[in-house]
Amino acid sequence: MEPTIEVRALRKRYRTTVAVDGLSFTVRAGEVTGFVGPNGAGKSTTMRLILGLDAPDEGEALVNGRPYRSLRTPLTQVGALLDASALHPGRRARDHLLWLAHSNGIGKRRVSEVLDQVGLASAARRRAAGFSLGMQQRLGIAAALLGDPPVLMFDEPVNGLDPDGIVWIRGLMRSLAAEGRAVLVSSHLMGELEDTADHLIAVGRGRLIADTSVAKLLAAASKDRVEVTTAQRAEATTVLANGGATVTVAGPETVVVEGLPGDRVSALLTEAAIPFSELRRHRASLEEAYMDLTRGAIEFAPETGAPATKGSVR
Ligand SMILES: Nc1ncnc2c1ncn2[C@@H]1O[C@H](COP(=O)(O)OP(=O)(O)OP(=O)(O)O)[C@@H](O)[C@H]1O
Repeated sequence: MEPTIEVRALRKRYRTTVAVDGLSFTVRAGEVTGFVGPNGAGKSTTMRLILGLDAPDEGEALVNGRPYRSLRTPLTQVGALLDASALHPGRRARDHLLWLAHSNGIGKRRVSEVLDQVGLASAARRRAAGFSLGMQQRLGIAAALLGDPPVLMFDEPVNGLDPDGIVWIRGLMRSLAAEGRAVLVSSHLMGELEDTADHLIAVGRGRLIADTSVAKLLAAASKDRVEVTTAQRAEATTVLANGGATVTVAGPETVVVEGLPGDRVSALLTEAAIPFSELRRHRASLEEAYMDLTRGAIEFAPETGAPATKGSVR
């Protein structure tokens, strides 16, 4: 059976707050799936429900086809980094991992391997109390990798990491997916997942906003947008806006034009005698694509055959 996380009609309410509101999605093997949405959208709650740390009011979450609580050696099925600071401050890094390994029937040698893999071998005998946030993140990732699980979940793993650490974690996610594992990684910042995620689950107020491949999302957001380089940016903006386009500044001599085909942009600028040196298709960033999504500007539906509904929030 392929490793997966399946979330089905999950719902969780805390007093007056509905944290997760009928959420369904699947995390597939061999992909990094980004789990995105603003602060408070319900990402961490969903991850806690998947790990059986909280019970849903409705629906279910399955890891490799089974509820987490029924897994016999869970660390060998799914590894997770939720709250990296949840460490016993007096415990040494290696002892923390040894304790986890022992509880899941994992040998000592694996502890040394994961400490090496996350770059903490030299800090193995230091106590967690002295760890920086970045080191805590690395130790949490080591714990997630301990059981060599086919499914991995990381909640905001980039928090606290320096630029080298960020590059490292992106590479790690990619290589885990390339090995055929199912990887779910949350972030409230879209840009963080650029170049990392293959697939995107976007949520808002506990509901699904999009379930789409990143490539499709970027292609849709790039469509009908051209980039123009001109020394007369202000004049070009006026002419193109009068021609019906939405124009945004993208650099000292660059504007992004939306809503007009490239040949029309070129014709309008030429008619107005505004020189321009370049006109090219704009490659949208994930941030822009997400803004489009939340404005309901592009159509997306889960890739399960359900019809697309314009700008719908399910
Ligand atoms: N234990 C709890 N008790 C009460 N309310 C909670 C609890 N856990 C989460 N919530 C509420 O549920 C909503 C969803 O929170 P959650 O932490 O899941 O969002 P999130 O998308 O992970 O946000 P962030 O990006 O800030 O981590 C929020 O309104 C939050 O205040």
